[in-house]
Amino acid sequence: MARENENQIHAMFFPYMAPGHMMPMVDMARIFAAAGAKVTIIITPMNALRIKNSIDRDVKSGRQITLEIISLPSSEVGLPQGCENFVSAPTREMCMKIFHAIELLQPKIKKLLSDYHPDCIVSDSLCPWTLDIANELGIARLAFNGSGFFNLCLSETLSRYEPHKNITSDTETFVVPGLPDEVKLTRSQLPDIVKGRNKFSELFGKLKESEKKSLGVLMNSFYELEPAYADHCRNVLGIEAWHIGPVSLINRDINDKVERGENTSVSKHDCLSWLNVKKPRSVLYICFGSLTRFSKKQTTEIANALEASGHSFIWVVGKVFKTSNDELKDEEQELWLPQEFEEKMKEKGQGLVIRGWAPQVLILEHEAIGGFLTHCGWNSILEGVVAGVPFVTWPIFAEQFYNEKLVTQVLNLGVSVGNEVWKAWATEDSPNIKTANDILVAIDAVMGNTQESIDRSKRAKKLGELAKRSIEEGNSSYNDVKRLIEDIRMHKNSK
Ligand SMILES: O=c1ccn([C@@H]2O[C@H](COP(=O)(O)OP(=O)(O)O[C@H]3O[C@H](CO)[C@@H](O)[C@H](O)[C@H]3O)[C@@H](O)[C@H]2O)c(=O)[nH]1
Repeated sequence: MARENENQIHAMFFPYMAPGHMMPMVDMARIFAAAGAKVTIIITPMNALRIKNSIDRDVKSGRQITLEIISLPSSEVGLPQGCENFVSAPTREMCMKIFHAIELLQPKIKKLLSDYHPDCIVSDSLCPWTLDIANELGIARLAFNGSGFFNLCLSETLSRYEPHKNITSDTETFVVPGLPDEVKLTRSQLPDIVKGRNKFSELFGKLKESEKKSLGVLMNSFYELEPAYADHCRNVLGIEAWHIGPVSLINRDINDKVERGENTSVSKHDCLSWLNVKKPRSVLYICFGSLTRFSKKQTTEIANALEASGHSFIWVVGKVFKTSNDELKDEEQELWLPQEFEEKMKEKGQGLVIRGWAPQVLILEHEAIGGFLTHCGWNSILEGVVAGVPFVTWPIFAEQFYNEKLVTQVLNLGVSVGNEVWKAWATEDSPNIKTANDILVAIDAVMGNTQESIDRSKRAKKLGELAKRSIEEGNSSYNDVKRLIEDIRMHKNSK
């Protein structure tokens, strides 16, 4: 596709192959195209199928987006054909292979960048090597950081000052120095990659470094959500960043019309019909993102808590993982729930169970939703914020404990289930299984009718309104998209 004029920017995007990274980056690509840029998305065949419908709609509406399809070197790393996304990898070993296969794409990415010579490459922070390639070819690199400013500030500060290194016990609380708020963490809540306990710790240093050396960082956030951290990031940490989110809100018209993810057991229509007969703010939505796996034991505790709470709920049940004592067949991983739980909840009209992929954004936006029990993945937090719902927080891995602190300690929008221990997913139970009672207490605090919970819901609603305003003409995210495109153009013209 030819450029319309010399002033037009050509941006290439290389999304990471996990839904929580790929979907927002594709949404960002659309935002570039809507702002007049020519966009090329580098993607593998199976992942292309996931986004094709929505991209076709973009193209029909006149946006210049093309897909550049490259194969993943599956056989080189021992992956079955078609396993190109972390969400379709049933085991940790398989995930490691996908990670390795993505690393092996470097020569292909270099060739593409060299052939197209775009004005910029937008790549995930998890691929710091794209900066080296971009530098070699004289192309600007923008890092896509899948999380928010709060996480960016926290992880950068931990990387610079390592306050956790002076702590003797994993459960001792320490304050992260120099942040706008007093943010308290324990070492047990930090990712292994930060604690320096696994082979990825080197990657943590590299990706932090490459974010700083890139032209800047693209944030799926809006200024009013975390203003002190957006300012801290730019003014104190010296990281150039643009807040151009919430990206799912900006692209809502298209996203609502297409299936964004995997197969599902309940259609959009049936979800909404089920919600339509519920009272406002009466239903708890439970979803742990695209990657979390619980054991049968933990799943049972959640089921017991939900039943005992008496609140209506929609629960997106993920695959359970096999512990060494389980005799679960692979296909049963998808289906497992305590016996008769689903039927009982259905009969009582109390609960709707979704297996597979839920239309999360649509569900959250329904007026019947009164709370969101979440693993605190950034996209989920943002989608909950846009919908104006308060949270029950249950972080598991990645930067989710940081996001929990933002929600509970800074924004005062949530109540924690009380998980204290970071644990890589799909390995084994957290050392401290959350009991039905732990879960129930947090659910009641959010869904109950106390003054505190009513005030929390009001704060959530207000923030949701600010989110929606931020993308309107003349407001924060709208302006930052303009500034971003202008900055890339200036960079291009300065060469
Ligand atoms: O049934 C489902 C399940 C998920 N989603 C969507 O999938 C995304 C999930 O993203 P997120 O909430 O961020 O969770 P993860 O998939 O776990 O995301 C990974 O990537 C995020 C971005 O870097 C990190 O914040 C998380 O910690 C990390 O686990 C969201 O847009 C959801 O709306 C659905 O639409 N339906």
